[in-house]
Amino acid sequence: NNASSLETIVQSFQDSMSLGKRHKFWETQPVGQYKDVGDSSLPEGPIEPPTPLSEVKQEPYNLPSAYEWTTCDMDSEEICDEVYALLKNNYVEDDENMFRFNYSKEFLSWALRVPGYYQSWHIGVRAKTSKKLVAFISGIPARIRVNEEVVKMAEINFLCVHKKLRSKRLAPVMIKEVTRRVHLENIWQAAYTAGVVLPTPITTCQYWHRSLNPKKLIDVGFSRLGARMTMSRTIKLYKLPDSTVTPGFRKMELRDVPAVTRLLRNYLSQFVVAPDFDENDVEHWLLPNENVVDSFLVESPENHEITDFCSFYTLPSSILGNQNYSILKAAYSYYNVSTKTPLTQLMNDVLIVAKQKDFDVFNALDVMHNESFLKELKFGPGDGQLHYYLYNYRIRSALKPSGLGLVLL
Ligand SMILES: CCCCCCCCCCCCCC(=O)SCCNC(=O)CCNC(=O)[C@H](O)C(C)(C)COP(=O)(O)OP(=O)(O)OC[C@H]1O[C@@H](n2cnc3c(N)ncnc32)[C@H](O)[C@@H]1OP(=O)(O)O
Ligand SMILES: CNCCCN(C)c1ncc(F)c(N2CC(C(=O)NCc3cnc4ccccn34)C2)n1
Repeated sequence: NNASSLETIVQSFQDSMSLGKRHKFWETQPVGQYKDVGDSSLPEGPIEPPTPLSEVKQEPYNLPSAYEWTTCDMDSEEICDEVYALLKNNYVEDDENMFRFNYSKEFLSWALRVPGYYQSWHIGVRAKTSKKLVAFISGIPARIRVNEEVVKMAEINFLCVHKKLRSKRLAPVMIKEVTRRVHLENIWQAAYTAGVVLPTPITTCQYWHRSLNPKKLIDVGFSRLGARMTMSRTIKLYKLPDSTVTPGFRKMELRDVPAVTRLLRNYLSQFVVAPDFDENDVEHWLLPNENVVDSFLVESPENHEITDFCSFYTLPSSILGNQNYSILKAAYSYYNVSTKTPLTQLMNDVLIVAKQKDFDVFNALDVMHNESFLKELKFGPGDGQLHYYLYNYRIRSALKPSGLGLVLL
C-alpha cells in the first residue's frame, strides 16, 4: 500500500544517506540501539534481566529444511579440519578481496578449547544430503570486568556462512542459536568484535601495521611504495637490529605464570573493559604455543623481578591471486605490560623477534597504551577498523580505544 511504499522510499533515501540504516534483526536484540546513543538517563549494566532457565527455549531454532545443526567437537582432528577449511575459504576478507584470514587448526583449537569451555557453544550447520559444513559460530566463556563489575560473558567469534549461502538471513539464526545455548548455561552477556558497523559499538579501534618485509608487502599489494621513495630506501627505513636490546628479555615459561598474572591483573585494572584473567587463564592464553601465541618478559638481572611483559598471536592471511606468494605471515599485538622498560623499547624488541621469526607484518590496534609507540616504531594506519560490542550490557561513558583492555582473536 502507499504507506509501506513511502517507507521504502524513505528507507532507501536514509540508506543512501547511511543515516537510519535499518537493522531488522539487530533492532530486536538487547543491544544499544542508535536511538539510545547519548541518553545518559539509561543505567549502566544489563539491558534485559535473565530469563528463568525453565523459560529458555529448549529446542534449537529452525533452519531452512535442507540444513541441520551440528555441534563441533574441536577435539576431533577431522572436525577441526572441517572448521578450518570452512573459515579458510569463507571467512573475513579485506574490502578489495585481496586477502582472507587463514586461522590455523592449532590456533582454532587454542581459541576454542579454553578453560571451562562448552562444546555446545561450538555450533555448525551442515547440508543434510552432503553433510558438508556450511556455517559456523563459536562462543567461549570469559570473565570480563566492566568498570567495577566482573561479568560472566560469552566471547562470540568465527561467525561464518559459506559464500554460496550469503544474504539468506542465516546469520541471525546462528546468532539466536548461540544466544539460546549461552542462556542455557545461565550467562546473559556477550562480547564480540566485527569489521562492520552494527548497533552499537562501545568503541571503534583503528588497525596499525608495522612493515617487517616491505618488499613482499608491496609486491602483494598490502602496502604501496611511499611517494618519493625507492624500494631500497623503503627496505632500509624498516630495517631492524638482528637481536633484542633489553637486558633480561626472554621467552615466558610455565614457572612465570604467577608473576605474569600479578603483573597483568594490575596493569589491566586501569581500563574500563578488560578480561579478569586468573592463573589458569594466563597459562592458557599467554604461555608460548608454537605458531599460535608468543610471549616474552623482562626478568631484572639484579633481583630477578619480572617487570615487563609482551605478546603477539599468529594469524596468517591467504593472498588471493598473486603469482609469487600465497600466504601473508602476520603477527597481532596481544597483551603488553611495561613497568620498568619503556613500552617503546619493549615493543621494538617484539618487532625484532617477529622479524627473526620471518613475519611479514606486525599489526596492532590503538587500544590500551599502544598509541604511545605506534608512530615512533614506524607503524602506519590501516584501512580496517575494528568495532567492539557488548550484548545485553549498556555502558554509560563513551569509551575511547585507550580505555579498552580487551583483545579478541
Ligand atoms: C548472551 C549471549 C549472546 C551471544 C550472541 C552475541 C552477538 C554475537 C553477534 C555475532 C558476532 C560475530 C563476530 C565475528 O565473527 S566478526 C566476523 C564475521 N564473519 C565474517 O565477516 C566472515 C565473512 N562473512 C560471512 O560469513 C557472512 O557475511 C556473515 C556470516 C558475517 C553474515 O552473513 P550474510 O552476509 O549472509 O548475512 P545474512 O543475510 O545471513 O544476515 C544479515 C544480518 O546479519 C547481520 N550481520 C552481518 N555481519 C555481521 C557480523 N559480523 N556480526 C553480527 N551481525 C552481522 C547484518 O547486519 C544483518 O542484520 P540486520 O542489519 O538486518 O539487523
Ligand atoms: C581482533 N580480531 C581480528 C579479527 C579479524 N577481523 C574481524 C578484522 N576485521 C576487520 C579488519 F579490518 C581487520 N583487519 C586486520 C587488518 C589487516 O591486516 N587488513 C589487511 C588484511 C590482511 N588480511 C586480511 C584479512 C581480512 C581482512 C583484512 N585483511 C584490518 N580484521
